[in-house]
Amino acid sequence: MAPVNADINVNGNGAFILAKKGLPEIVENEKFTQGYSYEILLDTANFLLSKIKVRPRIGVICGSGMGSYWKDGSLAENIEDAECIPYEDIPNFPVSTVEGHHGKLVFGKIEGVPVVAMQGRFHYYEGYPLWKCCLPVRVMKLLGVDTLIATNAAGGLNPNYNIGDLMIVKDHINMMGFAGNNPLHGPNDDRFGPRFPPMNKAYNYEFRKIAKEVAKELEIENIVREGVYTCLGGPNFETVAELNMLKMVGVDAVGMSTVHEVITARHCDMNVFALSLITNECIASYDQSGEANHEEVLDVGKVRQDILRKFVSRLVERFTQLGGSHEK
Ligand SMILES: O=P(O)(O)O[C@@H]1C[C@H](O)[C@@H](CO)O1
Ligand code: HPA
Repeated sequence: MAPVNADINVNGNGAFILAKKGLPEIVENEKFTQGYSYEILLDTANFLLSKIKVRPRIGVICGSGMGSYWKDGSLAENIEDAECIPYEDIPNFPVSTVEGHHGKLVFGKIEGVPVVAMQGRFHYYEGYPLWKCCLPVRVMKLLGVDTLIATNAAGGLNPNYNIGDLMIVKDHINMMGFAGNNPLHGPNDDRFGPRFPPMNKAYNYEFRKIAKEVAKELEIENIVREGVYTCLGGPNFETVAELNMLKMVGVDAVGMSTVHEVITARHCDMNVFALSLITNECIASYDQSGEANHEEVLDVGKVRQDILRKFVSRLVERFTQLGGSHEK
């Protein structure tokens, strides 16, 4: 029987073949392969350093649909002297394949602070092993970035959450790690970080405190929450039973990213702040109608782009003022 929804061609022998269209070229098939060496990533960092004027201190990862706030009429206007480098031009970089992820590094300044933003991240479900999803975090570190702000779109599992809320991530549950899939799997290079990095202070306490103060200053405290995030591999959204299990173990928001990026960033001693935009309600009951979908996720990102821009810009400024003396 022919597969559904595939472009089918018939070859000379009359056999069916599936047409390849627009798939990323996946070099590694073994998901647990150790990533590129320190030296290879140095080449990537040196390439970038040869192209850009700023030396970024803060790295921002834009979640699904949230990268649009780096486009016209949005945060890009706040980035002075923006220099954009498409992923396909960067040696050893993967490419973005998901709608709402533009596939560019944007270098520049926000509130006078040198930054680099990933306008598009890499997800496990795209076919990239976790270490490759996180490769840009290590490159950021080599560029001199000491603080990571990771944003994501997530489903709200906590019944008190509303669509459009912003959740400061207090902690995560590494569900994929429970299954033995971890971005640090494989030989450890001590130049990045230790073999056994602690994770009990993954999300910087001072940053979370500042974010709550900033929420008050911007008068958005009524939509700002704090909670626990988990990442599942995707690309399917969750079943009702899965969501109920996650609820029981204390998860507030569910997504498909961020956890492995944060582990990689903490491994190389970066300070981390993460923010989830609640783009949909997780449907955790068989009686409830509706279905999660990516279009809704992207739409909520657009609706919240102004608030995200103001919030993230203020955080960049305030995190930098904090200096390096605080506890990580
Ligand atoms: O890149 P993030 O984690 O923000 O994207 C979420 C998870 C999936 O990629 C997508 C589902 O709509 O949004
Ligand atoms: O409900 C969700 N589940 C997983 N990932 C998501 N990303 C946005 N919304 C969701």
